Amino acid sequence: MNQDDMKKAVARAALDYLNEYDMVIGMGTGSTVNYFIDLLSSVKSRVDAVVSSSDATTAKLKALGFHVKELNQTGDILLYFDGADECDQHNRLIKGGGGALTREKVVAEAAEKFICMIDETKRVDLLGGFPLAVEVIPMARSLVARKLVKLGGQPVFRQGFVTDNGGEILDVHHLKITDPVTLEQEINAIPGVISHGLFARRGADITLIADSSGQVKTQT
Ligand SMILES: O=C[C@H](O)[C@H](O)[C@H](O)COP(=O)(O)O
Repeated sequence: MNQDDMKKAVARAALDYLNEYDMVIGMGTGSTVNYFIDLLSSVKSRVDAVVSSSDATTAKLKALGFHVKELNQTGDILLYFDGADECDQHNRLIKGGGGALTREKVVAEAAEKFICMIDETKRVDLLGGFPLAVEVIPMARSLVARKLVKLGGQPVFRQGFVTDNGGEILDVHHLKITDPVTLEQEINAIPGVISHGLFARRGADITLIADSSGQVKTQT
């Protein structure tokens, strides 16, 4: 089974968590989420409305006839579904490969339960192999980059990419993330940082992990 098939398998398994009708749910961004949204069409009556984490996800949801609501209209939500770029044994995550991390973090924070969908290639013992995306306001980019070097990383400007919030992204390579909660706070504290893709304080509650035989394991 290739990686795309594993993404489809884990998306299928995540559907089991939609076990009520007329639910208001949160939706992440990325290829795994796109498979999940396609499958969600078959159980539409269980979904009253969706809070989206990106313009791309909103467009896909609307094209399939889902009702998309602003988080300001819904208050807290029950479930949030999203993929990730890396996940450790404590369900702490690196996200943001697609640049949607800030809104993803906001919607995840509003959810009672965050259900993360990954394939086994993304399950790691130590976070940081995948570059950590840090979203910055454009005028602060160089300042933030220098601070990230002091934290031990090698930031690379994601040229030509602008986030849904008008921010820019620094992809930080070679971070040894031995204390994810502390590093999350340290990066949050740099002036000019909008948000970043380390989800440590609020990681996933349940991570579903598909392996190459199509089996899906649950990590809580
Ligand atoms: O900004 C992108 C998101 O954090 C995605 O959840 C993450 O990059 C995983 O994406 P995919 O499901 O495409 O591998």
